Amino acid sequence: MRTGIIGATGWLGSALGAGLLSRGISRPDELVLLNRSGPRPDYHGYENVIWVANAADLVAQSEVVVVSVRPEDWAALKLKADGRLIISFMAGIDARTLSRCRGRIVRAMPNAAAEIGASYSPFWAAEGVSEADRATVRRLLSAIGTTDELETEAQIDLMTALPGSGAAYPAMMAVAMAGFMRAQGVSDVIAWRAAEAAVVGGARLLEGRMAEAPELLAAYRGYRGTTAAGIEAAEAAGFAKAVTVALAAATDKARRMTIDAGDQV
Ligand SMILES: NC(=O)C1=CN([C@@H]2O[C@H](COP(=O)(O)OP(=O)(O)OC[C@H]3O[C@@H](n4cnc5c(N)ncnc54)[C@H](OP(=O)(O)O)[C@@H]3O)[C@@H](O)[C@H]2O)C=CC1
Ligand SMILES: O=C(O)[C@@H]1CCC=N1
Repeated sequence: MRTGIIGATGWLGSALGAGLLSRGISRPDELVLLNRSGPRPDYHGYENVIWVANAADLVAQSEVVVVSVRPEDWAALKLKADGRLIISFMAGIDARTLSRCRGRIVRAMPNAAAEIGASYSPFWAAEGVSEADRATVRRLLSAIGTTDELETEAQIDLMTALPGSGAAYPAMMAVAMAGFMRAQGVSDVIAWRAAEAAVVGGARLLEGRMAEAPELLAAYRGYRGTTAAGIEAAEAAGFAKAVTVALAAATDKARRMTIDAGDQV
C-alpha cells in the first residue's frame, strides 16, 4: 500500500517515515514524500523512496495521505484527495475543515517521542471511515509507538494538550530543577544529571503503571521526610493548579486554531 506523507522531512513526518521504513511496515517504493524544500538524496538511509513535487502528484500516487504540515500551512496546500484515507497530525484543524479535501478523515495526535518509537498517538475517525481504514491507521501509527481510538473529536484537542506536548513539561521541570541546583553552587554538569535522575529515571519507575502514581505519592508522603516536605510545599505553591491551567490553555488554543490557520468558512 502506498502511503503519502505531506511534511515528510518535518519533526513528526520524518519520524513516521523513519519508523515505517525501519519497522518494515512500508517498503521504500511504497513511500510517497512531499515537503517544501525538495527531495533529499538520502531518506533515513534509503534512496528509492518516491519524491513528488506537489500535493496533487502525491494524492495520485497514494492510497493513504498523512498530512503533517503545521496548521498554518494547511490552507495553502489546497489538498484535493477524493476517496483517499486522510490521516491528519495537525493540531486544531477540525474534521469539518479537513473534509473539504473530500477524503475519509482520521485525526491522530502523535508526539515528539515518535522520534524514538515511543509516541502515544490516539486517533479519532470521522464518518465514512471503514474498519479496514481503522486497521490501516493502527498499522501506520504502530511505526511510531502505540495508539487508541477516541470516542469524540473533541478529545483530540485534549490529547493535543497532553500527550501531544511530548517532552515540553518534563523539560520545564528539568530547567527549574537544574536552575535550583545551579543557584546553590552545583556545577552545570551535575545539575543537569541531578535533574535527569528525577525527571527521566524517576518517570521510568512509573512506566506501564502510571495509574499507580497516587499510591506512589502516598508512599513518599508516608515517610514524613524530605520528599513529603517538598510535595507539600509544591502543592501549596500551586503545582497541580499550574498543570491544570497549562493543559486548559493548550486545549483552548487547539479549539481556536482552525480559525487562526486562516480557514474561512
Ligand atoms: N512536533 C510535535 O511535537 C507535534 C506536532 N503535531 C502536529 O504535527 C504537524 C507537523 O508538526 P512538525 O512535524 O512539528 O512540523 P515541522 O515544521 O517540523 O514540519 C513541517 C513539514 O511540513 C512541510 N511543509 C510545510 N508546508 C508545506 C507545503 N505547502 N507543502 C509540502 N510540505 C510542506 C515542511 O517542509 P520543509 O521541511 O521542506 O520545510 C516540513 O517537512 C503540525 O500540524 C503539528 O500541529 C502534533 C503533535 C506533536
Ligand atoms: O505545539 C504545537 O502546536 C504542536 C501540536 C501539539 C504539540 N506540538
